[in-house]
Amino acid sequence: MTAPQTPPDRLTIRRPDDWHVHLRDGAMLAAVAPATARQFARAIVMPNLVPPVTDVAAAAAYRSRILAALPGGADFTPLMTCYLTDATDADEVRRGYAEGVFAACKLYPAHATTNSAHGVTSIAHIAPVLEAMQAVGMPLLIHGEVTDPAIDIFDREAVFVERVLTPLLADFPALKIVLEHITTQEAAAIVLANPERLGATVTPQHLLINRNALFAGGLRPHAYCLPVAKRERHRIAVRRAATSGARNIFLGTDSAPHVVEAKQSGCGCAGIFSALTALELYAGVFDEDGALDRFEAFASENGARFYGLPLNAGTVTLERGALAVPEMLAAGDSGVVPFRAGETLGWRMVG
Ligand SMILES: NC(=O)N[C@@H](CC(=O)O)C(=O)O
Ligand SMILES: [Zn+2]
Ligand SMILES: [Zn+2]
Repeated sequence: MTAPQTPPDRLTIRRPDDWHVHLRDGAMLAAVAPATARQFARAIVMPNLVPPVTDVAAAAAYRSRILAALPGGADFTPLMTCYLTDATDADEVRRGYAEGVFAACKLYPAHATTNSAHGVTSIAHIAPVLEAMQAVGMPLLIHGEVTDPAIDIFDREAVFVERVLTPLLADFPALKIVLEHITTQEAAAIVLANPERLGATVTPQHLLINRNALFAGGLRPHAYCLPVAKRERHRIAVRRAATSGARNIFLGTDSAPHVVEAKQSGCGCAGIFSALTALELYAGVFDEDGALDRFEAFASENGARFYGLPLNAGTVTLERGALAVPEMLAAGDSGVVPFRAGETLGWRMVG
């Protein structure tokens, strides 16, 4: 047996990508996009705007607005996604992918999450689109929760895996699928069992909190996102999978900013804003689990390989040391409260 190695105090890795982020639009886009562009070389940008990004022209226009919101000299590539509806046209999807506008399509079950009212009501409606995607190797990104109100909210992901994802894998045997923001042991298990064509993103919050965080001393809107945090045993299963070195599991923050008034409300919006300190949050998790040697694959290699995209050039460096998370980021006339606001993290990005 070799002696355990002392964990490093400084870590230089290939530039990472964020495979799931909400950059929003307008004043919020201007407020949050620089944070993502500072940490990541590329990001998969979610299309759940109002109205949603459902065609090539809308995605190209949104991409231009994102680039215009970045500071001069930023080296960042937004990868655009197409919001699937029951009416999505397979030819439009094919064209968007061929023209390099769409990197993937996003499946929101109708009413499953923020701005998903125009989502898909049944997989049968999008079968021709899925056939087209399968033929060209275009990934399908899924918010994996059933919307049946009879299903307990904490069970909606596990039931989705059983009722929707399992038949989908069988019916489209060559379709590349990413199960986004996994939160359960059931999701982790199916991802680990299908390493070739099923991938998963994991958020910082689902590695760090369980459902107790929603009720710690009172109702905590800034710990609320969808899929909602689960029991501790699920957090541990997801964390084991993410730090295991599995090549089909990768970084996707699901950073989802909402102005503070929309979170701290009688009906608070779902979404956790983590873009300011995303890499530091993940590095802390891998460090705690003695898995820093697997961090680069999770952050900078697995996603690109799964999507069939080149790895980034260049590096980023993280250092052990105190990083204070701000209480608030200004956004237009309001502000966004970051995940772990006011707390101190143990790693910081230094270059
Ligand atoms: N994750 C969330 O809680 N919210 C996301 C939507 C999503 O990713 O489901 C949002 O757009 O606010
Ligand atoms: Zn989602
Ligand atoms: Zn999301």
